[in-house]
Amino acid sequence: MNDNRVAFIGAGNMARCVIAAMLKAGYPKENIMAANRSQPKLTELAADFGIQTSLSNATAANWADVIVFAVKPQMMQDVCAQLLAEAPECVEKLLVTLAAGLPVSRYEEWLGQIRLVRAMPNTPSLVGLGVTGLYPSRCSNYEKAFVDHLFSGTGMNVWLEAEQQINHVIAVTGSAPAYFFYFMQAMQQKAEQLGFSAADAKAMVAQTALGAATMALQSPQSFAELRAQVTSKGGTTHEAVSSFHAAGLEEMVATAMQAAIDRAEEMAKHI
Ligand SMILES: NC(=O)C1=CN([C@@H]2O[C@H](COP(=O)(O)OP(=O)(O)OC[C@H]3O[C@@H](n4cnc5c(N)ncnc54)[C@H](O)[C@@H]3O)[C@@H](O)[C@H]2O)C=CC1
Ligand SMILES: O=C(O)[C@@H]1CCC=N1
Repeated sequence: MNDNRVAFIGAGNMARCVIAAMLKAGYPKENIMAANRSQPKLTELAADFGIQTSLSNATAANWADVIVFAVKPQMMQDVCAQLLAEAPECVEKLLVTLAAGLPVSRYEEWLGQIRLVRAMPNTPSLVGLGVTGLYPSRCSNYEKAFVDHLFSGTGMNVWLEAEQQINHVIAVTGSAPAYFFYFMQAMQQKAEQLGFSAADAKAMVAQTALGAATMALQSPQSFAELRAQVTSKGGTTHEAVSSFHAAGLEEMVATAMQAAIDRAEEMAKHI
């Protein structure tokens, strides 16, 4: 499976995360190429990972067996039009898109009938601790197995039965690293107000988050049960958690996750 040549169109944050994950999982760097419309990110990827690069999307697409679209959703129509004109054989290849919001039907308007997998990884894929949602359209079993292999290094793959679930994956995992970073940022701010240095505060908060997530993954207990173990009767944790509860934390989280889903649905209508 490592023989397939994989080209990334767009060499930004997400391409870097997925390429790092592929390399960690043993994918040969000779079989990975990234294309970008400007040079600096290509230079960084070549220096960091030793992969091939090109300023031409068509060159990368023609070289590849599998093409991964990793540009912003707003750029996708232009990229598809350009590839159709300059690398028309791309429509015969297996295509993968990382873009939020754009349904398969939109790509088919632009490229005709294609074999496409919508993939929704998240940034912790960079360190092999990500989650990737995958939705296939018109793909063979071999192609699904290949895409599963491609993303295996990101951490955990979740195959979806219905395309709409991609938007749910965005809310639960795709956008979610930002929720945790926001929470940790707020904790760091308070820790600094209490007198800890910025470096100590960041490390203390991140280590606690890592410890909590590791315990949750290793334990069969629910989040509520794990929380109960920290919460002594009449103690400090009870006061802190009651304060979150009184401020409406659960409703706030549900509303925020729904806002991510609503935005993905809106993007589908307007791009
Ligand atoms: N950042 C994230 O956490 C996630 C992003 N995604 C999706 O991944 C895609 C890429 O997002 P990011 O990597 O965050 O964006 P980014 O802005 O970091 O990267 C996009 C890259 O595409 C390049 N580009 C723009 N137009 C181009 C063109 N016509 N030809 C070639 N290259 C072009 C840009 O120069 C940039 O380097 C988006 O569609 C996004 O919805 C999906 C999951 C998570
Ligand atoms: O914010 C976004 O639209 C992308 C999709 C999921 C994470 N980042």
